[in-house]
Amino acid sequence: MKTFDDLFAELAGKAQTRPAGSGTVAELDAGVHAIGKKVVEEAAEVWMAAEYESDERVAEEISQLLYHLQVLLLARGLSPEDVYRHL
Ligand SMILES: N=c1c2ncn([C@@H]3O[C@H](COP(=O)(O)OP(=O)(O)OP(=O)(O)O)[C@@H](O)[C@H]3O)c2ncn1[C@@H]1O[C@H](COP(=O)(O)O)[C@@H](O)[C@H]1O
Repeated sequence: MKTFDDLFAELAGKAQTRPAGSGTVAELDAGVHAIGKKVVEEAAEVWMAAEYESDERVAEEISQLLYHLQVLLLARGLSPEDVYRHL
């Protein structure tokens, strides 16, 4: 099972090697403004799922929010450690 740190390592690798067809590369190229909009969109989907959908759907939406937050970290040159220091 993939963890938060596993996913971040995978995305950091994609940001460096820029493989064709990577949604992460496309999102990074779109920039912080576009990534921020995805974060807000996914956060709203988490909220709606939590109010009206199954536990499985809530977990799925949270995974998507975490993904977009990781892309935002990469776009800003940050790492999970920069976040963990604040937890
Ligand atoms: N975990 C994710 C992940 N979660 C969410 N997403 C993206 O976020 C979107 C969110 O889904 P929605 O249902 O909200 O999508 P939507 O509104 O229909 O999507 P869009 O039209 O906005 O793309 C998905 O379409 C994906 O583009 C993800 N994209 C990639 N990953 C993982 O990231 C890794 C690298 O992916 P690539 O860079 O694409 O190779 C792989 O392990 C992937 O599994």
